[in-house]
Amino acid sequence: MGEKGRLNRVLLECSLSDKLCVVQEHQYEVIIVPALLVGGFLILLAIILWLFIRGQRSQRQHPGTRGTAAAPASRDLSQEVAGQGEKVLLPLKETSVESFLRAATPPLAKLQIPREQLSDVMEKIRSGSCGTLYHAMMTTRDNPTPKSVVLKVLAEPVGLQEAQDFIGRIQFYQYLGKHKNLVQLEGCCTERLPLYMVLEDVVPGDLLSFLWTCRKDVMTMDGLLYDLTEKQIYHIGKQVLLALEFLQDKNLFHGDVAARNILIQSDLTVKLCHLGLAYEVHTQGAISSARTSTIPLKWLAPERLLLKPASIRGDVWSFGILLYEMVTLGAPPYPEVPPTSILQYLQRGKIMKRPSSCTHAMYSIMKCCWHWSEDSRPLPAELCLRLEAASRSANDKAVLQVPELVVPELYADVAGIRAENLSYSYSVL
Ligand SMILES: Nc1ncnc2c1ncn2[C@@H]1O[C@H](COP(=O)(O)OP(=O)(O)OP(=O)(O)O)[C@@H](O)[C@H]1O
Repeated sequence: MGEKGRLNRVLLECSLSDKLCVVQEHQYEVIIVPALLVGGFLILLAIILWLFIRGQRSQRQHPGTRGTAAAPASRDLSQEVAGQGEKVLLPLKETSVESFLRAATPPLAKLQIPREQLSDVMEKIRSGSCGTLYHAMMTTRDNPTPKSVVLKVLAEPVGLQEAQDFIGRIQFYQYLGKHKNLVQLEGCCTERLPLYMVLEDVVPGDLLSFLWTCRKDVMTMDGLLYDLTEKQIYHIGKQVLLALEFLQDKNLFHGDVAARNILIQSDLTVKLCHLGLAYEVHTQGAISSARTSTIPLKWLAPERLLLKPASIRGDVWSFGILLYEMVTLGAPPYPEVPPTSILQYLQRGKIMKRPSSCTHAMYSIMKCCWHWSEDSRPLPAELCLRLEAASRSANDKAVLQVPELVVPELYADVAGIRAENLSYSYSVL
């Protein structure tokens, strides 16, 4: 024992041989330090526990605040929007449209188009299912020459749900990415109302109007020759199938393949539009019954008429109807069957007869699309090969001709479509 130890014992009033005094002598190291350490540890544990419980409680009070994107997003859209490498988290807890837009706009920063780059004059195309479509002109910093674009404008007053849905659709375009046979999103204006989706303008417009115009004794318009040969039908059909294959690769389908929902350019490039149903499939896993009831029955596969789950094979059925539309230059399908009787007609095992303008090769492709059993129908990729094979021996000279002009209102009636849902880029005169 050193001098310091001896001094301690004197201070503690114990003899040098007292063993118990060791405890008293080393109480600082043996009792106080460990007690302080244990106490500190317990306090830290209590703080962590308190923070954890507080976090749990606030999550219970705001369920879904970690959710993402658009209103009906039943899937983790945040992850899927991040398909392009960025994780986009949009809070759903916002209670006003303004605060929702404040939170939703930054993740869409790259898509924002300054409103002053868009012309004030807009020409209405028609009302769509989620906003009104207009033609407008747009200038960009790189290109001051105005170019035509299509604006989808969400009409005011706008509810929170509608705003979330509109933004969700923009994100859906972002998620899909580019494909030359899908209508392209150019950008958006979402920092305040009114909300705009800016789409590329596909000129002259929808395929159905093009087909109807081909019936007329025309002519070239806007650089487009309004004539159609069998070979060109295969060329258009293949592009539609490429778009469907692209959707299929993302576990999606279109849901309403028809000439009215296909846009055609003067070089015969076609682009699928009306992607709202695919958006529903993406966010909800299926097309809602409310939307299904708006789709014209004559284009639907039997399983969809029976309200069974839809799939890409349903698109293949509709693709067969699209071939019929093309080869008849836009005749309504099943002209002799009222739209509401179509299911009974198909249940009797009937399909459309071969139109006089249709070759046997093309009719056999249509028939393979119209197998009652989904599994017996080819997938888009297989169908594409069949079209390519048929195209090799297809006629590239004979122009399809149908002498009767179309009266859109009569067409709408026979086809089972609301006349206002038809494009107005066609006139009988
Ligand atoms: N980019 C475009 N260029 C030219 N015309 C277009 C374009 N987009 C749409 N249209 C025209 O407007 C019509 C309606 O478009 P679309 O079906 O995409 O809108 P919607 O009814 O709002 O559908 P969705 O359910 O997909 O949102 C099309 O059938 C077409 O005639």
